Amino acid sequence: MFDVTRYATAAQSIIEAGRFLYDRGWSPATSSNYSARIDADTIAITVSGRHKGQLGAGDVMVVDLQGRPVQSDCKSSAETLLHTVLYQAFPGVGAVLHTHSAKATVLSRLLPAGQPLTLEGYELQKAFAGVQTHDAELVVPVFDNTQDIAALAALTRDHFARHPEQPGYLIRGHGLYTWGATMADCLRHVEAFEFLFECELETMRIRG
Ligand SMILES: CSC[C@@H](O)[C@@H](O)C(=O)COP(=O)(O)O
Ligand SMILES: [Zn+2]
Repeated sequence: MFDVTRYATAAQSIIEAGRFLYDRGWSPATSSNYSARIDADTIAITVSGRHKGQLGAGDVMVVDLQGRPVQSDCKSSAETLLHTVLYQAFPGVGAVLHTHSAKATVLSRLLPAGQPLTLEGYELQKAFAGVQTHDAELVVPVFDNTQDIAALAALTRDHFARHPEQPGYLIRGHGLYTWGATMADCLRHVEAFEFLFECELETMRIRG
């Protein structure tokens, strides 16, 4: 059984994250899903199909780390398994955010198939937990989009078991997943990715 106070704190962090991310234009038209850890076995996560700029208490529910609802008749995010594999893989992860910005969507479609996005030389890379210098190479894998979320979840689980240092990934033509120890860390990672995606797109535009 989860602790109700811990659930309320997690749900509030998700509601506030939704307002911020929707206002920035990174979670349009009911897209995106968000979660926050309650304890070792359960997470709070958005109910499927809800408007992320107008989340209330009834738009967040609890699932276990296999993605099964806990004390709820609601349907959790269609992409719940993409969240739970991260909490299973990384006991230190406290929040996971998935966004659908135009820049993440366009950039992921411009990258050659089979190649990750490699970010290097940007001072802002230091916004990611554990990164100390612009000289570090930040590799962001790009997975092909699919409606088979269980299959994609298995791919991401295998990938991040081998590359635990990578702080996020893109799904081609779809969006970004990133995570952090706290919701504040995770939000900082979304902002950092968005800045870096803009820089990459602008560089491509200028170079032609
Ligand atoms: C509105 S289309 C976006 C969805 O297909 C999906 O990718 C998404 O991010 C939101 O799904 P949800 O089930 O509400 O968590
Ligand atoms: Zn999505």
